[in-house]
Amino acid sequence: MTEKRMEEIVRNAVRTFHDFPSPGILFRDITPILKDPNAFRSAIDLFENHLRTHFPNIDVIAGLDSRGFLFGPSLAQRFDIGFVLIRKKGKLPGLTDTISYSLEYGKAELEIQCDAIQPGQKVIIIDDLLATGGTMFAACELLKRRKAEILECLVLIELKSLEGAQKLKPHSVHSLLQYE
Ligand SMILES: O=P(O)(O)OC[C@H]1O[C@H](OP(=O)(O)OP(=O)(O)O)[C@H](O)[C@@H]1O
Ligand SMILES: Nc1ncnc2[nH]cnc12
Repeated sequence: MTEKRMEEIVRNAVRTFHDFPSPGILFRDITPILKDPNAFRSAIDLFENHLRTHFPNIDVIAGLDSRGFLFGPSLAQRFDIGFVLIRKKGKLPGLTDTISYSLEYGKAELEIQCDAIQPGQKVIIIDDLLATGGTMFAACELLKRRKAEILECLVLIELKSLEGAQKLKPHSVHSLLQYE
């Protein structure tokens, strides 16, 4: 199947809801992708093709709580590498490092286990969606504190008008689908 067709399948499986979770937010719902094996496989195939083309050596995929967890482990399997969790505060046992950040619709804190990453490991960060970039920026900071080498921030959807990719520079962002 062509990449263009796979993109179309993934795009057709994203639903839009007005005013969720608060007035003025146009919520992009990725749950239909997970309900449709063909759409899910297309999304993982597109991520895999992109990474194989651009990054010959990836050590770890780090996923963001919670929707990054839906895509990251399947992708990590394709490369036979590990997946690590960057979670909302208070969910991870053991020694952790914490950072606070602001969202398109609120504030939150993210955590990583201190032994999740070895210094110098090459990491791809994955999430379902990039909006303001606040969550991804916080995750980059946590990973840099662990001395990871961040290869790229990977998302299924990028909301272009919120300019999250600008905020993340010099780290690069790759998205499968872009919306204004
Ligand atoms: O670019 P930003 O403005 O930071 O927004 C993007 C983040 O917001 C959503 O997660 P949310 O915090 O709603 O949590 P969830 O995945 O647990 O639903 C989304 O899954 C991203 O993680
Ligand atoms: N507009 C949006 N749709 C879905 N998830 C989001 N996370 C932050 N903004 C979002």
